[in-house]
Amino acid sequence: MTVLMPFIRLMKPHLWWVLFGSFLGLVTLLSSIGLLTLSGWFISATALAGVSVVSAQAFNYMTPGGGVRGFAIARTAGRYFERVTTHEATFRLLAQLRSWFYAHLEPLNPARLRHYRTADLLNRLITDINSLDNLYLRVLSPSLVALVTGILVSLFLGWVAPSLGTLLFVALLVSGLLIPMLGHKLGAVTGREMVGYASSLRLRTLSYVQGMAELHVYSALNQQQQELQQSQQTLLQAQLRMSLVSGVTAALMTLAAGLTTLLALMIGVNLVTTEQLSPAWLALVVFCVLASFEAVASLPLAYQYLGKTRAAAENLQEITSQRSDMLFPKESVLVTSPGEIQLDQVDFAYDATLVLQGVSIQVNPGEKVALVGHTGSGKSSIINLLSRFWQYQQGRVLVGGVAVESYPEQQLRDQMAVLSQPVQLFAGSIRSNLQLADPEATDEQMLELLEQLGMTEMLGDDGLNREVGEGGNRLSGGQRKRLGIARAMLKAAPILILDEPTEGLDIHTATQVMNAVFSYRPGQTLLIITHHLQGLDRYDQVIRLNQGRRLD
Ligand SMILES: Nc1ncnc2c1ncn2[C@@H]1O[C@H](COP(=O)(O)OP(=O)(O)OP(=O)(O)O)[C@@H](O)[C@H]1O
Repeated sequence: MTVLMPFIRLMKPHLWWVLFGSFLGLVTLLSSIGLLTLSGWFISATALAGVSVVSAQAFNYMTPGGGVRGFAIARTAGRYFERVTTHEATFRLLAQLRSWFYAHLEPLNPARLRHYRTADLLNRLITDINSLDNLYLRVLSPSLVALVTGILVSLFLGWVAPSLGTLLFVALLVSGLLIPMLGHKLGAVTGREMVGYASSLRLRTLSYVQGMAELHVYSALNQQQQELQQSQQTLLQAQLRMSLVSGVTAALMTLAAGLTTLLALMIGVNLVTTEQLSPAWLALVVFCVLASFEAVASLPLAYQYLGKTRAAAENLQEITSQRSDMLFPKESVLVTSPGEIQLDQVDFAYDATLVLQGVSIQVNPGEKVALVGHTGSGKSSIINLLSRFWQYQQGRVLVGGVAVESYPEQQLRDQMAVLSQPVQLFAGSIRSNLQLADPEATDEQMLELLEQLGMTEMLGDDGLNREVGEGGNRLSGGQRKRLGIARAMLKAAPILILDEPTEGLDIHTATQVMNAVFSYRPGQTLLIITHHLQGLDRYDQVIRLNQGRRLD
């Protein structure tokens, strides 16, 4: 249960919704039991009253008839409002859980999350969180309702006859505890496995759909389909095992209800024979006992899936228990030299091998600097350090004259606009993608910038409303790149860092783009990572990296 405790604590802000839902559940269940119990009594009492004309005339049909109708209405209305309330409570809880999980996830990016696949994180964010509705909707609330109902109905039967009350209480306690425990025990391993199987099926399906074009090209569709089918088969077999367990527990519950009813009937008959109970009350007792089992009937299934819920909770906790290595101070700093970049004898390794060794760089405010070097020489890693996505091991990294570790996150982000590799575009319009950098940017500003980058033609009839598709898949590679550059340029930051802005562009377009980059904000510091060695003379400084070391 300890693994579920943090999730139970998260219920606090919605406790009233949860309690109100449970209260309505209690009203519904009591109405349902009341309906059967009163009907049982009413039918037998009416039959007995009809034995003689006098008793038939004296019998009051109206009050119990009204009671039956009242219980029926309360049960129907109660069920409706209980469903509305508990679902509302669950959706509120799930929404809160999702924000809570995302708030923990986001600061871990990218250093701590590099071992996780995106689809896996998505699976945790959606499916594992959804699995927790079992905890609120099917375990906690029904257990509470079953407990209160069991006590109230046993007290009522105890008032009719103490032996019947004791029988019902013991029977409900035993079946409400033992059968769900059995369900939990039998379903724990399979339920836990199901989380893994379902997740692997989803991951496979996702990569299958994403890579369908490649799979076609390499004629590897068949093999992938077989793997998918295998994954699906494994999940189906686990579901079948779970269904068998639910069948067994449901049968046991029916058996327990039947046996208890039989015992109650035997005790009742004895009480009637010894004239301690009126014959009309015998049917009441039987129906009351039978109906009371509705309180515990749903528990075995809920507890059977508790293993699954726990596995989902563990998946979430694996992420939320991690702390980001990047702690950003809250106090803002005085930026003494906006636009300045300094690396002083920096050593950096992602894992064991050093990627940067004793690298020193000095970029003065407003300078235009090219960073060149072979593939894998550590150029993009420098951006990672300036953005504080990763922590270096030795030396100092300063932006605007202040160590990057001293900045609150937002203030550091305000110092620079970055185009990283690959460009990440979001499904939506060109406008919405650009406005990520500057929500206040006007259409005129955006259109003027796109014109400078030679992108006016691609706007077509829709203009800035043109949809870019998922990840920008409705644009060409060069258009995606230029839209990324435009987004970085739109942000009014003292420093603009572009990682290979002209990669994949033809010479004419590349020249046009670089002219725009150089002229758009004249006072801005430019740090351009490039493999193109032509045109380096326009830069104030060219920094060369080779295998993590600075040349010259
Ligand atoms: N997230 C990461 N985890 C582990 N190693 C990484 C990671 N990112 C880069 N590396 C490694 O660090 C080294 C430097 O990579 P980096 O991306 O900085 O090179 P680069 O000069 O920008 O290369 P390119 O010109 O190809 O973009 C490479 O050996 C690379 O494999």
